[in-house]
Amino acid sequence: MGEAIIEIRALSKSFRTKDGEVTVLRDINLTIEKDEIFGIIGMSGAGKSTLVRCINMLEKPTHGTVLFDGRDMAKLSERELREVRRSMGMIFQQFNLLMQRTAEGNVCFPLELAGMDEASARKRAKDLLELVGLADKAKAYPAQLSGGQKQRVAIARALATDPKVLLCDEATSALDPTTTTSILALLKDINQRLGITIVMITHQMSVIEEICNRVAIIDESHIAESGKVEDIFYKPKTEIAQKLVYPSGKPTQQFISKRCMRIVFDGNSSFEPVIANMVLECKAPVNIMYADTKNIDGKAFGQMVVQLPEDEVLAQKMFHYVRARGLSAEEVNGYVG
Ligand SMILES: Nc1ncnc2c1ncn2[C@@H]1O[C@H](COP(=O)(O)OP(=O)(O)OP(=O)(O)O)[C@@H](O)[C@H]1O
Repeated sequence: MGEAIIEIRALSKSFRTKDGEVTVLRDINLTIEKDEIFGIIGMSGAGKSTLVRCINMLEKPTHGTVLFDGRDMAKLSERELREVRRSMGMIFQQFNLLMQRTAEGNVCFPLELAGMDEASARKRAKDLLELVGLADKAKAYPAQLSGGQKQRVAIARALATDPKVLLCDEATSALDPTTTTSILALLKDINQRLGITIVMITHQMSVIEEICNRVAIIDESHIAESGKVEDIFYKPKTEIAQKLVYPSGKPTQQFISKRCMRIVFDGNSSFEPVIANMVLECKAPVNIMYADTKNIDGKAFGQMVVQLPEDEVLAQKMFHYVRARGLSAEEVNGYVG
């Protein structure tokens, strides 16, 4: 276990509404380590944004504690809290840029608030815009920038105060897939080059798979499952984890039940035509219900769901064939593609 930067202990949050009290977070326990990229995933309304707002104390937890770098956030004075918040950069789905300021002006903004003189702030903004690949857009206004470029400005702004942690709340949810990939690559680079811990809040498992080391799944106000991303990807235990990991939703019995095998390719096997060879070896056809595999440097990554033959002996032979190739295979019942 590495050194902790954020520790959340027995945290609960309730809101008083006109219909009574609603509990949005229940007994949350999490440790986020220095230098890691930690994902928090859940469906809409699960409580993710509230959790981020409790981490930086924009919302006061009803119970429990948040330690940042060993300091209890609830015990800080207003001045100390402002200081600690500067060590937690934030980026949002909607970028939250000041529209009447240029890219450079946006990055300078937190530095002005921190009392830095104009020349030094501009110099720092220039360096940061270069870091995020936007050196040539310093004088552009947000309206003249694409979504991905706006998010790069927001990242540069979040880095301005030299944060230890970057909290990213659905940072790629408003972006197309190609732009998402480039922003995720930038965040990974920032994590590795600057040693900044990143917390990714998202509803997309693909974002978690792409850059996170560990993940916590929030469901109905509590943490349903947490651990290393690869462990959860191979063997999701809870129903919510399966719903997030399995292609096109959780297995369901509502439709014609199909007995299927889910195969996970983790990069440890070569990209041989496993299914074709299995069919040849077992002398029985299978239906490929879903496939999302990538060939990276001759290694296979991704997952596939195939419908198994009714014959039990044949089905077992197929499991054996796949596992003998070092691949993870589990049975998924009632998969509906
Ligand atoms: N100030 C508030 N008062 C009352 N209820 C609130 C308040 N803030 C959030 N909630 C409720 O808490 C629940 C969780 O909201 P939250 O925004 O944290 O979820 P989320 O997982 O981030 O979802 P989304 O991805 O849709 O933003 C929701 O049901 C929401 O209506």
